[in-house]
Amino acid sequence: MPPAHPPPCGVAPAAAATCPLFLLPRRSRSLRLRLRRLALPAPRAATHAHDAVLLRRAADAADRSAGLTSPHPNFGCVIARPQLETDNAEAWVVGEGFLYAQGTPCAELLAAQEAGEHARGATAYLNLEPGDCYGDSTAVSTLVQAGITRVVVGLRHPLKHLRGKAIQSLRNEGIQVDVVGEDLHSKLFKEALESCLIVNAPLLYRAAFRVPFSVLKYAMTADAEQKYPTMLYWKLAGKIAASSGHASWVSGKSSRGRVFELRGRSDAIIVGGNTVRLDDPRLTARHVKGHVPVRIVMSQSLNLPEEANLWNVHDAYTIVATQRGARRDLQKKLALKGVEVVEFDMLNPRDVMSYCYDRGYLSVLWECGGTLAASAISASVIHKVYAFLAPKIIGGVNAPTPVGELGMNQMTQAIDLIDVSYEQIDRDMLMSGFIQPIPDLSPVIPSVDEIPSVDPEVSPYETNIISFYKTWDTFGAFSNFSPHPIHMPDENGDYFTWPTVEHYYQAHKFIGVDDPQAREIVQEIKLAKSPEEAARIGRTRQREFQELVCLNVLVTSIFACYSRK
Ligand SMILES: Nc1c(N[C@@H]2O[C@H](COP(=O)(O)O)[C@@H](O)[C@H]2O)[nH]c(=O)[nH]c1=O
Repeated sequence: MPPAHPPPCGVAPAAAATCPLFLLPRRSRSLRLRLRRLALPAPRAATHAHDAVLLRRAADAADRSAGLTSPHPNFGCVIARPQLETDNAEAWVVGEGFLYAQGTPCAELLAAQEAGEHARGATAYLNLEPGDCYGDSTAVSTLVQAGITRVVVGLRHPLKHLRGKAIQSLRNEGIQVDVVGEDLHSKLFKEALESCLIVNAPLLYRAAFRVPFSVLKYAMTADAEQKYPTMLYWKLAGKIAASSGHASWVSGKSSRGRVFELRGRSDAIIVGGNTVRLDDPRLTARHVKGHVPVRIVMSQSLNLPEEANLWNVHDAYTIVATQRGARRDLQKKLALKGVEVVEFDMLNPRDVMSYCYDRGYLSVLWECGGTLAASAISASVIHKVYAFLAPKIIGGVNAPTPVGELGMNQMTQAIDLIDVSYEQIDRDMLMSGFIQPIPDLSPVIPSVDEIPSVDPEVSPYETNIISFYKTWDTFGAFSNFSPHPIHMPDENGDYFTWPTVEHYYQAHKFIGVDDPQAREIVQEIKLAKSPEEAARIGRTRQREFQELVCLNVLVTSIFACYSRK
């Protein structure tokens, strides 16, 4: 496919003189010389301003999978080469790409494929250092083979077992690598760097704090209350529901649409038991083809209804986190519905977040009531707040507010949000800000011999359990989702190359079943764009066509997983 971008620079304008000079009369010779000089100006070099524009574009490209697939490290790659005809850096782009999902082609490969021959001698702009790992060096080798001569990197990879490796490999191949903040110091990069930080904020928080990036979201009215009865001093004390607990709806349709987007960007959504009892929520992202986050209920007492929307795991997977030993009868009923019940010795936000960290979660959205919100803030596991303010008054002394008791009795103790932004959404106002700034991991620059092959903080000898939910995490090479195709024989002995182990596993729930519907599902799974989509298709079809599922696959798969761990 011809690239959708202009031809490379160095192609002198056709106007350039073609007739040999010595054949021309003297007067026109000097004019021709001047014309030729005009026609062949010195090749343009990218300035910091150009680099900043193109790096920002790479960060924007990195964000394009948001909501379509589960949160993963976001990589964007823009390949550009200065054009003589224009100073507009956007017009220099000859190829770009972004990582769609775990186990799919990397951004660098997609950008180089689009650029084709125009990548030779060009510059590649990366929001994040390539995540090549476990012997897979696709990103680096692609840039080398494409003939890229310079790479501009927004951020070093924040995961210790990957940090610095790709940059070093590129430099070992003689490619100039300029890292913002190390080799590029101009203020012109401020905005581009912020874009690189924002698009991978979840990965940075996870790497720095070893918990998922947690966002607290609430919608509240514009109620106010007198600080003291005798004084005229009122303060905003928004309500998230009426005194009766009724809450549909505080914010408008467009604001709730924004919440669906936020859910689509999250690995999990967390509510407390009270929210389940009062709202019976579904907590789905509401878009058909997009990512379906897990729903987590935190309930110490397990005082939960036997029937609830959240127990319908056809919508989405549900986990109930509870205190060890709570209501074993209800635990069994929930497990029979397909709900995963996880017991904690002492149920608290930090331990639940550590559990989510182990499951590889990058982003979690807290849509809980005030009591749990206060507990999560006090445990310092909330990093950002999205507050939707609706122009409504509901009143009610006992009507619930967004955040419960934080133990602060002086206004000077209030938590000041940082990097606050305001946005009007129809009649509502969305205010969002960080409770903790995005961690700056840049000082940790490992030297070549310090680059460990595995994250030193997770020694396999400290524990006999290692988790590999996510391909990019320390032991991700074991994940079914890792981008390692497998070449396997089918029941007739014919071989087929499955894109990932997950594709193979999900399809084998239906292979061997003599039914056209089963064969159609197998085909659908074979063509899935990513292991995550193969998993989504397999699980959905398994629920829809339970009679077609061959149980022995499920049994052997459980055995295989445990034996492998
Ligand atoms: N009432 C209210 C919210 N309520 C939150 O949304 C949950 C309901 O989600 P779902 O069942 O998926 O529609 C509910 O349990 C509570 O966490 N959210 C908002 O953005 N705006 C609103 O006005």
